[in-house]
Amino acid sequence: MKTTSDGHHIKAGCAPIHGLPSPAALSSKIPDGNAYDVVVVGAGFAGLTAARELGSRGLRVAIVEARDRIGGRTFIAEQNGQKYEVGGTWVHWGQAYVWNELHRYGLGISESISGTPESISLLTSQGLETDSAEAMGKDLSAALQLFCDVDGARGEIAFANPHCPDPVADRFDSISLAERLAQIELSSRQRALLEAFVTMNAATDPAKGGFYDQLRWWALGEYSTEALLKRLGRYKIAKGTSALALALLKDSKADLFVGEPVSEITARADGVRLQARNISLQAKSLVVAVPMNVLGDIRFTSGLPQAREQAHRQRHVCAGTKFIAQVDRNVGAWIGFAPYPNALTMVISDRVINGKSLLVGFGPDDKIDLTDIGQIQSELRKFLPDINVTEVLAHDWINDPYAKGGWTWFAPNQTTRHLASLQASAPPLFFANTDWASGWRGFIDGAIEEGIRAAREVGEFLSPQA
Ligand SMILES: Cc1cc2nc3c(=O)[nH]c(=O)nc-3n(C[C@H](O)[C@H](O)[C@H](O)COP(=O)(O)OP(=O)(O)OC[C@H]3O[C@@H](n4cnc5c(N)ncnc54)[C@H](O)[C@@H]3O)c2cc1C
Repeated sequence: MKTTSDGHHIKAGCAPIHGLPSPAALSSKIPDGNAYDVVVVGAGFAGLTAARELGSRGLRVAIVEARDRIGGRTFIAEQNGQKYEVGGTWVHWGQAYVWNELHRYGLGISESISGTPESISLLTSQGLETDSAEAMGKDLSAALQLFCDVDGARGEIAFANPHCPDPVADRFDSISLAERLAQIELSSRQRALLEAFVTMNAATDPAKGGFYDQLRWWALGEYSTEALLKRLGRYKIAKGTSALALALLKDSKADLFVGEPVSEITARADGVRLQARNISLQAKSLVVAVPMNVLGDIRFTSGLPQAREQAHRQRHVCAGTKFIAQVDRNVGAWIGFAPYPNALTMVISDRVINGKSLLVGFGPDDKIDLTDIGQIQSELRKFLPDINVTEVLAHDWINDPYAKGGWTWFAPNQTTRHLASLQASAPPLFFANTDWASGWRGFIDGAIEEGIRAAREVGEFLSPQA
């Protein structure tokens, strides 16, 4: 199995080893020509889905990917017979686009044990409090419901359809999570749990994260904390996210160029030209499937509509770090929460290997040096004082030049000012990424939704009469 350039693995007492063995690490598939109907830039789920959709219509497709692997902000690392999800992980049947793909390719699911927790610990400046998951869950649920009840109907009127929000929802786009927190009365435990939860979701200072996205997640989760939590962190793709990425790639029959960051795109009357590190390609149209936070790194030499140019200068604010830590004992079906500015806002026990828990830690604003196993252990010991960390696997998504962020979370006013421009096409250029999906924006599901939308638009552009 090839090794990625992304990610690293550290054993206690040893230096980090950079690169992780992964089935998603691939070589370029050498093409037999370079006349394409469509070139897709980026081999994350949005790009792979667009390529599959276009390839299945008989179009000649090439995918140009900056990294030496596919899957974008998701990939599986394989070590000692175990699979580790380094980026995006959890899926749910309430996420219709990804569920459809799992069914199509016969991919089953497995469960994280923290999806049905027995206990939850809450770390605050007052100390560490551990209670039953039921009692803590009730407090979080009451707090989140109040937080999202902007219309006296649990948000169900204001946000009746999260895939196509009524303009009435726009008025909630101007405030931050912190401003909304200040508007509601809560017990100190409810407040701390809610602050931890929304910081976990936005993965940044609640003063920087927009309230609108939390309302959107709430509506996508059927206006219920329990239903939302099941969608966020219980079910994983049993063979890993890379199995789905590889199935999409195979089905696309596309030529794949890896290790080819695209620097320049030129759109002309007779088609599109793209310049990457070592190659230059031409096509009738092109799908840009890179994240919002790196759109500004590609030069569009023929210019773009003004609103889109402004949108390319925007960055979403999610700065989430994630690591996977093997510890020396079984901590049970457990979750830890801590409000901002703690370096970790959530820790979960994912599974048990040889009687020892595998923990997944999440933190905001790049506060943890993911190559420092000592720092990771001392942050985890704030929740679990007697554990020792034996191994860590992680990737630094925030400083990754092809992501520059985690999942998606918009700042106040970004949705109303820039979402429509990010979604708009500029034929022969089309744009697809989870960062501007209509539904599960910021999730694997949103990426697939976007790939399908962009492919439909390209199809209409290339065969307007069909
Ligand atoms: C730590 C973490 C945890 C997450 N957890 C979950 C989860 O549990 N569930 C869930 O549903 N989602 C989760 N997500 C989000 C999910 O991973 C993403 O929403 C989704 O994978 C994005 O897919 P995409 O195709 O839209 O974008 P990306 O996956 O970012 O793909 C874009 C591709 O474009 C490439 N690219 C960038 N610039 C260039 C360039 N100049 N030239 C060529 N190629 C370029 C990139 O290398 C990348 O391969 C998580 C994300 C992170 C980072």
